[in-house]
Amino acid sequence: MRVRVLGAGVVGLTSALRLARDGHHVDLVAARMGDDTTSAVAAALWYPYRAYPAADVTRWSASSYATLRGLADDPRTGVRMRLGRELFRRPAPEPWWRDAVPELARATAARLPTGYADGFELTVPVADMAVHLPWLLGEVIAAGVAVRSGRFEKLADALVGVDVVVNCTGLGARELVGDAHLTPVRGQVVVVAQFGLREWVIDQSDPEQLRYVVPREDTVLLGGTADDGDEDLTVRADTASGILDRCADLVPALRDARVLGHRVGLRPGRPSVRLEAEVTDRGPVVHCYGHGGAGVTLSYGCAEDVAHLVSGLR
Ligand SMILES: Cc1cc2nc3c(=O)[nH]c(=O)nc-3n(C[C@H](O)[C@H](O)[C@H](O)COP(=O)(O)OP(=O)(O)OC[C@H]3O[C@@H](n4cnc5c(N)ncnc54)[C@H](O)[C@@H]3O)c2cc1C
Repeated sequence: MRVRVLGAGVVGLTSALRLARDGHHVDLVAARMGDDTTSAVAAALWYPYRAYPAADVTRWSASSYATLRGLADDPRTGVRMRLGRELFRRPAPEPWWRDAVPELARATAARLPTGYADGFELTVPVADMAVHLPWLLGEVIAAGVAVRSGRFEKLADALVGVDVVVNCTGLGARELVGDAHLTPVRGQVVVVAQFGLREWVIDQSDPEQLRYVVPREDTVLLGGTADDGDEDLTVRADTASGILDRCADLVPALRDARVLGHRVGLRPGRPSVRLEAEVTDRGPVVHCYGHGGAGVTLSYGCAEDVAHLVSGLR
């Protein structure tokens, strides 16, 4: 089939790659590419966060975990398996997505910083998006996908000349298909130079004052915020210093870290990921957007479902 994928974030690229490898004739059109996408801002820790519904998210996350673990064997992908901990101020149940990971252990008391009562430890994929997104784009092009810049105002226009459109426009679907269920969830992060950190750590006890420290190849990403409905893309200095302070409480070596930069991104929040086929009067569309705070975590798994839905339209 002739398939047009809209969007060059992690969701569009993984979908295009999977569809091209299935033998479809794929082109990809995106308003923004690479570093200009929300996907480039992600900490890109495999972690199901602010994405729904639970059963599908667990299934997609498990599938992505398996794919990303395979990619971690090749350093060119920018994916690496890393041990880390989630910390809790009070005793906590196992996470709702427990079945998505092969192993998850309670943290021993020795691994809990002062002030924490509980925690779990697990090894998960972490993608350095400065490496992984360009690598993914290279794979997409090598698989024969024609990639170009462009913004569609209407789905009907995108359907001209193809059999099916795959809509991976993230928050852009608000305008493109008038989806009022999408909400921006602003996230600000601080990027510091690597200083030999290997393990990630998260504390989301306070949902508005998140603490996460995620090591990548040459940098460490510190977060963060999750402000519902806030679309301001400017960096806030007071927010940045709050993030640095909170993260340095968890990882004291951060007090001496060299700050390289600040980023803000808008997560495509939605009560549930929209992954379904729709037959419009101009032709069929497969929607895949609304991955909230877990687009990287869900991407490769969702791409499998996108491929099944497209095949079902034959
Ligand atoms: C601070 C922060 C930290 C995060 N950390 C993590 C994490 O650790 N792990 C994780 O899994 N996720 C994380 N996320 C979430 C993740 O970044 C998103 O879920 C993911 O990027 C969504 O990917 P996407 O491809 O759907 O959207 P995007 O990356 O926004 O891509 C959308 C694409 O569609 C294009 N587009 C939009 N409208 C149109 C149109 N009309 N015509 C043509 N093209 C269009 C855009 O230009 C773009 O190319 C984080 C997000 C933020 C902000």
